[in-house]
Amino acid sequence: MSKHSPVEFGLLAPDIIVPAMGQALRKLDPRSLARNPVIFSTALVSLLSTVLVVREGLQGGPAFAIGLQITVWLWFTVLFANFAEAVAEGRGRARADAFRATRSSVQAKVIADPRQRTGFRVRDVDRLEIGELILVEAGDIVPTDGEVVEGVASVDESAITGESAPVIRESGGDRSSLTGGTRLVSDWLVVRVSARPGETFLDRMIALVEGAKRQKTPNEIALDILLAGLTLVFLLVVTTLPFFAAWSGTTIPVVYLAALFVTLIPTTIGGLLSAIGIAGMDRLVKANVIAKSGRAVEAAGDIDVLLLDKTGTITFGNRMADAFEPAPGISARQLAEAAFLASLADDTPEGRSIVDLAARDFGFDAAQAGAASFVPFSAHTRMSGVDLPGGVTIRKGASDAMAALTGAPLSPAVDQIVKRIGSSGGTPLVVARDGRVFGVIHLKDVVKPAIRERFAELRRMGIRTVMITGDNPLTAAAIAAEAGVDDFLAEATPERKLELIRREQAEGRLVAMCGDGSNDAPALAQADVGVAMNSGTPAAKEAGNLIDLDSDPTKLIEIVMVGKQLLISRGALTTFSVANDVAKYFAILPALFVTAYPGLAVLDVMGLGTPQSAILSAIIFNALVIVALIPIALKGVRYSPAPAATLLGRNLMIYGLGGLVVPFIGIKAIDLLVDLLHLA
Ligand SMILES: Nc1ncnc2c1ncn2[C@@H]1O[C@H](COP(=O)(O)OP(=O)(O)OP(=O)(O)O)[C@@H](O)[C@H]1O
Ligand SMILES: [K+]
Ligand SMILES: [Mg+2]
Repeated sequence: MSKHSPVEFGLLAPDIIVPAMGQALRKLDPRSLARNPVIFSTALVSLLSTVLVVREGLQGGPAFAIGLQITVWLWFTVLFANFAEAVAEGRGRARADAFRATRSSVQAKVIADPRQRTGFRVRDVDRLEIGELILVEAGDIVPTDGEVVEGVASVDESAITGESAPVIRESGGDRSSLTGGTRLVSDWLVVRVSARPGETFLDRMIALVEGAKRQKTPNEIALDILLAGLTLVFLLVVTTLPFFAAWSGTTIPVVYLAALFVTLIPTTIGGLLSAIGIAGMDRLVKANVIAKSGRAVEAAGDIDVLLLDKTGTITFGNRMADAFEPAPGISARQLAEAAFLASLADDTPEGRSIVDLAARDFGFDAAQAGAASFVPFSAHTRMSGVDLPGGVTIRKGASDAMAALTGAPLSPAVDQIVKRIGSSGGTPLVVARDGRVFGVIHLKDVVKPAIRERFAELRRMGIRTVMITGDNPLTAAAIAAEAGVDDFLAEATPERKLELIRREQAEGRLVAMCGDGSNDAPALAQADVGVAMNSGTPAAKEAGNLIDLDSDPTKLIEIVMVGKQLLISRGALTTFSVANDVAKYFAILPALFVTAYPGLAVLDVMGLGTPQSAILSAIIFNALVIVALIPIALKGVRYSPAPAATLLGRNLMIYGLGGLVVPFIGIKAIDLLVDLLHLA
């Protein structure tokens, strides 16, 4: 089995950088700038200063040269911010192109009746409608998303997941979803179309990685408001300066004030904010996880509890009938026959495996079965069965559900079988014919390897893991112990799962949920972070806000890491940016006023050349720092599992203190250079 990430890009590859430069110019469009209050203000100020400089030039004024330089650097500030966003988006765009290349199928084989598979008509994919049946055969690219209604086939999903080993797709159960763009390796499937043209999983994935539908998260909006507030404060500070100057008998040119304003407002974080968010989503895509919203990524960084479904999530999920264990006075053959009849129309993998086992061990033949009315399995009743023409009823299901049905507790002998199977981690299905318990079917499943260590890692991150299952408490306890989860909930119906999530949330915890079945869908939707397995049903994938293409429940560790890194990176760069602005205030103001108030010389620790060179150096530093921090914004601040307080302390030291010191050094260095080159 080989595994590769669909597309890899270097952090600053030319394929990304060059188009991003063009994008940076295109993003000068006011509609695009308006999304970012700080950079929008910077652009307005740049425009004002451009007008003033042109006027100064026409009048042949002496301040033209310095004004022009300042104006150019003001525009650079805007362009660098646009560039940061464009670089972040560029990586997604390249990935989207790779996905687009896999969408090669343009026609579908439409059929009217699943039994007449040869009578298909070929139709353009973009004219398919939801609910129509299509035939997909070995070698075909799956034309659109759908649910398998008939057949079993192996499917190559590498175009989407990067995983080259084929997976099984079959009707019924939790492995019935088929994704457009994948390829059938063997056999055939009849598929019910589940997506409108242009709204398939692949289409949505392209839109997501491209950032076309990116919306600001509540955290980003809150930070935007804070930054806009700071911008307003500095606007007041700067507009009152001329009065102080006039009072002391000097004047400050408007272009200087414009430059001062831009150096003081939080342009660094303002310019990098959206790049940080996009880069976070991009890191998830690299981990083979598709995030439907940035909000889910952020919430993942703060998760307290992780709920996991058992079958298919912690275990492989191909629960197979392994043995028939009859009740006293019943022969194995009688039990097998009842189980066989009750499962003939049971389309779940469990049902099919029961039919296979009975046919193999006792030679029952499906063709001999007469007309009957079937009761399909449901997660609510946790049973299924059949009503035969002569009035005979057969049911099979979870032991507690069956005891409730027969209206009496299970006999000690049957109860013992149920307990033995449960304690071994197997699933016991009790079979009853006309209210009499015939015995138990032993379903076996296997816990996924290496899952224990992964849960231990989650525990180190402070996350509690809880397994929830429709299975009985004994089976649940056995599997929980084997997998190493912290806690479990057994005999859970979809309602009880939902209730558990609501209770955790009511106690103030952020809940993540991993699941794959249709019965998990309500819980996936209710959870703060709902991770649907790509192998799961369309309903589960629709309900989750994250989809793991590898269908690996322990992927949540990576998801949490990416979320935490996103939050920490944003916090660190915000701290740096604001500390910078405060430092710049003290770095520049003395230089500006030192001629008017010689007393300020004490504060003028930097000894900058002239007011002109001070302001020019400051605006150059201010623009360059955005570019310098692009790699950190894209790669994220390093995260290692540690208590939040330790991380906060460390980052305050590095980014807070660093943010205070760096401008003094940077502006002084640029000032020396400006002086050397006689720029101001
Ligand atoms: N085809 C079936 N017919 C009758 N009963 C079934 C069938 N499949 C499962 N059951 C019973 O119903 C219970 C619930 O099954 P379901 O698949 O809904 O579980 P779940 O809630 O998804 O949790 P898990 O996936 O961990 O089992 C099972 O534990 C089993 O006892
Ligand atoms: K600034
Ligand atoms: Mg399940």
